Parts: sequence; structure tokens; C-alpha cells
Amino acid sequence: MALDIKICGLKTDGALAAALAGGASHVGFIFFAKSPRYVEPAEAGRLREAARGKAKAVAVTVDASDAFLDEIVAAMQPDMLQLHGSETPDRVAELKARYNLPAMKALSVSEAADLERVKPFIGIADHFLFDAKPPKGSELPGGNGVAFDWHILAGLDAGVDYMLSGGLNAANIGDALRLANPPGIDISSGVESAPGVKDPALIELFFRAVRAARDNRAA
Ligand SMILES: O=C(O)c1ccccc1N[C@@H]1O[C@H](COP(=O)(O)O)[C@@H](O)[C@H]1O
Repeated sequence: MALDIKICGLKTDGALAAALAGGASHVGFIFFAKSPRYVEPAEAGRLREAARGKAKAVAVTVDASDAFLDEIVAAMQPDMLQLHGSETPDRVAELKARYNLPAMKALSVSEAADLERVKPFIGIADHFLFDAKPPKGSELPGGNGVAFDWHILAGLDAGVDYMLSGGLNAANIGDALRLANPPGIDISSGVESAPGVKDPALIELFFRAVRAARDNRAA
């Protein structure tokens, strides 16, 4: 089965090129002002053109207003919305209808019981993204480079389409794929040389590690 791979928090042509060259299925742009990965909608619109027809462009938002979402959607024409805040099932349904776009609902998890939070979104969110809970004091709901216990995902209904996220990098992706066997993976700070600074070489290294892990499984 094909593995979805999302490289998130892209801000430069070089990093985007590395993500596409590696075979990313999704590229993510962050519209959360406090993030070091924040990109202006117009700039994301320029960047995403390189991905058209190659990878899905994902607009990552956090409890965004309709006005801001209108601006983002008009400027970058995303293929998907990633809702990384405390959006309710009703809000997810409302946004899907408003923009006629699929939605990926991000949920933070630290224990098996957290997976229960998927249930109200079933039949509404098109995909899920499981991320670690932010460390105390962090201003970011995601992009903290923190992993959760992937064993938790063993309790997930097999029909749930999701991306595994949080603290992934070239060193741990093999274990993550082996333990959770997720339909998709999502990475941001694990391919950065500093917060918000994507490193094309680390992106390439990550894809190499993914391929090596998958080759090992097939052998
Ligand atoms: O990356 C951010 O700054 C960010 C800000 C606001 C919402 C979500 C954000 N990032 C998401 O979190 C995952 C995991 O990041 P990491 O690999 O642990 O650094 C990232 O891929 C985005 O989907």
C-alpha cells in the first residue's frame, strides 16, 4: 500500500523542491502567526504552484476565522484543509461545505483514551492527523518535535485514515512505521536545522530512511 508522506511547514523553493523530489504526497503550509513556519497566504500561493499535479497542498490552520480562511483559500487554492485547533465536528462540516475541500482533523494524543475523540468526527473529517500533545508552555499546537507512544495506535479502528505525526525524524521513522504501520506520516521540525528553517539535505535523508524502512519490511 502506498504511504502518504507530508512535509509540513514549507517556506522556501529549495525545501519544497526537496520535498517533491523525495516523493512527498502532501506539502503543508502553516497559517498560524506564532509559528516560526508561518507563511503569508500570497507566498504560499506562489510556492504551491510547483506542487500542482505532484503533491496535495495542505493549508494548516488553527481555529482560523472565516475571513482568514477565505483569504488563504483564495490565495493558495489548497487541496485540503488541516484543522489543527479545537474545531468541533460542526465546524469541520461547515468548513468542508464552505470551501468544498476535504478536511484533515488533527487530534493530540498521549494515551489510548484520546483516540475516543475520533468518534464524533467519523463521517465528517476525511482524514485524521495524530500529533503529540504540546509540551507545557509551548505556544504551538503542533510542530513541537515531540513524539507520543505509537503503541497507542494499535487500538485504532482499521478504517480510520490518518497521518502519524509528532517528533518524527530520519532516526525514528523506521520504528514508527514498524510499530504503527500508519497510512500516512507527517513531519516538520525533524527536517529542520533550526526552528522554521527546513534543510533540503535532512528532507532527502528522511525520504531515504523511509525507503530503507519499507525495503526492510518487504524483504
Ligand atoms: O509546525 C507548526 O509550527 C505548526 C503550527 C501550528 C499547527 C500545526 C503545526 N505543525 C503541525 O505539527 C506537525 C508535527 O510537527 P513536528 O514534526 O513534531 O515538528 C507538523 O507536521 C504539522 O502538521
